[in-house]
Amino acid sequence: MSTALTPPAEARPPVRHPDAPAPGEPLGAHYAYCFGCGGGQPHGLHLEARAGEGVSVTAEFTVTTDHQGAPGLAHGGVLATALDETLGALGWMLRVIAVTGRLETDFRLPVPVGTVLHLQAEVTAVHGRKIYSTATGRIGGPEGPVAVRADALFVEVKVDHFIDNGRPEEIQAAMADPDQVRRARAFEVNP
Ligand SMILES: CCCCCCCCCC(=O)SCCNC(=O)CCNC(=O)[C@H](O)C(C)(C)COP(=O)(O)OP(=O)(O)OC[C@H]1O[C@@H](n2cnc3c(N)ncnc32)[C@H](O)[C@@H]1OP(=O)(O)O
Repeated sequence: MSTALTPPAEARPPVRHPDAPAPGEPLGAHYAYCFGCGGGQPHGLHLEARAGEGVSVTAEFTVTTDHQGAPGLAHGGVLATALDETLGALGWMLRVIAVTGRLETDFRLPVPVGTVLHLQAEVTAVHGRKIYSTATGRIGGPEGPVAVRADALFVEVKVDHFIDNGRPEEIQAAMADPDQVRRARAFEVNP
């Protein structure tokens, strides 16, 4: 693991937000057109995440023919996306909006088309705006062998990060959508 992914000595253990979804509760898509979790992306991952215990989440992703790199095998970048999306969902448990700063991925087993990838992610430490986390993707069942894993550093941002940087067409459409505004506000009310 790179030094950037090693929490400093003064980092704190993560604290589950009191209003975090209950363990087992589906988290839903944070954005309908998200390539990782949105229902509006025909070739997307359609990853479905649920709240876990503590500051953790679980998720499943079914590899389809849309996700191939080599014949009949998942593309490594798609698998990294599945890990990234699962790690991103940890924001629901902390009730902060955070974006990926660094994602370090190990590919241990090839993942065939048709596989259900069972993902699990947890926050390991927090230091200021920096959120340290780790994720695994298992095949053959939730207790199966680890095919992919990642360590990550997410950085907390405000909603303005998206408003200031996103293409205006999509930002305006998102802000006109009451469901999207509700999801964003859920994160902004943070003690
Ligand atoms: C509603 C829920 C939304 C959830 C979305 C989840 C979707 C899935 C996750 C994603 O894929 S997000 C999309 C991919 N990521 C990005 O587009 C992020 C692009 N990068 C940035 O916008 C900025 O670089 C970033 C916001 C991450 C940081 O810029 P800032 O100017 O806000 O912070 P700064 O550079 O001062 O860094 C803050 C701290 O983080 C550290 N840091 C930032 N980037 C780092 C990096 N890459 N590696 C190591 N450390 C990093 C930095 O050293 C510093 O540490 P210290 O506080 O100790 O000084």
